[in-house]
Amino acid sequence: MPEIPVVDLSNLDAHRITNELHQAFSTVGFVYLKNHGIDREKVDNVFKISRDFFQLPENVKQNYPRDKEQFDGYTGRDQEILEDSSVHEIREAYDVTSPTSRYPDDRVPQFRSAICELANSLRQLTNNLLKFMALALGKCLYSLLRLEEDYLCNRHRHIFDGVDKNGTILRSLYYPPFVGDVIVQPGVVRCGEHSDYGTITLLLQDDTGGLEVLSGKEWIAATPIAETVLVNLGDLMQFWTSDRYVATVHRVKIPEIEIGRQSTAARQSIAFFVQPDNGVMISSLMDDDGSISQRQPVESLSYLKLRLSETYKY
Ligand SMILES: O=C(O)CCC(=O)C(=O)O
Ligand SMILES: [Fe+2]
Repeated sequence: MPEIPVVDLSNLDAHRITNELHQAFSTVGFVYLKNHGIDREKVDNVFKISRDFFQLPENVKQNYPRDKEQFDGYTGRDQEILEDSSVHEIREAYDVTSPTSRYPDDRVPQFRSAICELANSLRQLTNNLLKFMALALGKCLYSLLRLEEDYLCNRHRHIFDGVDKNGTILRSLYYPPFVGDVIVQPGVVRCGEHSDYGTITLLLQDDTGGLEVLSGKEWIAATPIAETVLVNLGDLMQFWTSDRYVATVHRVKIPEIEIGRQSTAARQSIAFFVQPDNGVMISSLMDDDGSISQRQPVESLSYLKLRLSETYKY
């Protein structure tokens, strides 16, 4: 059974880390990071304050509807469907793209500062990862295209500076509990099968479980491991690397043991969907035979808009 590897960032041995990341991204496409430097308190704080928001009545939450142009605000159940065959996707989310995005300040005043503190740490970790990834890619490409350490960082200078500059989204996710004798029908999921859209996603999950990753034809559980960040690649990165790295399909199911119980746990997670700066043209670095790719380049923001427009049901 393939497994999602754990990479330890405590001693920054570039050689070891690049090799381990390279191995993970070119096979299962997911990796856990431990000793990543993100303060647990900041994460727990966002979980707690997000709960304060998600537990508000639906009509209150709907006062902050997600804005299609700004990519910020609240998305309710079934408003975003990731898998065509889903009957329901029982998930709520609040998205922001910068410290000045729309936040529910009047209802949950600490939401903004809690998210911004965490976003800062996530941005730092992302920059470190992008350096390792550029080194890792440099190793597997032909020497002509050897990438300098800053190749990816230079194309991600404005992470969390807002959609005018960069489409990175921090999303707080809430999968509500199923209460009473709700019978979960086939086709009802928490999050339908999909791959992410951008460069990489950093995911912080609580201990509820349910996230699964497609490896070949098998679904493997991305079991929560305390104090880790789970990282996966998005489609843009797969394209950028000419499919050397994979944007693996994943989903969130309602854990079997929860079905039929009187009340089930809610699940919470925080996703940081990292996107290159607006205007960055992404070209496949190289085709398999070593020639420059013939695939048409794509522009970062247009690509993101296209993908988002395909999933929202309004
Ligand atoms: O909640 C999770 O664990 C994963 C969510 C996810 O894959 C997504 O929002 O893209
Ligand atoms: Fe995802």
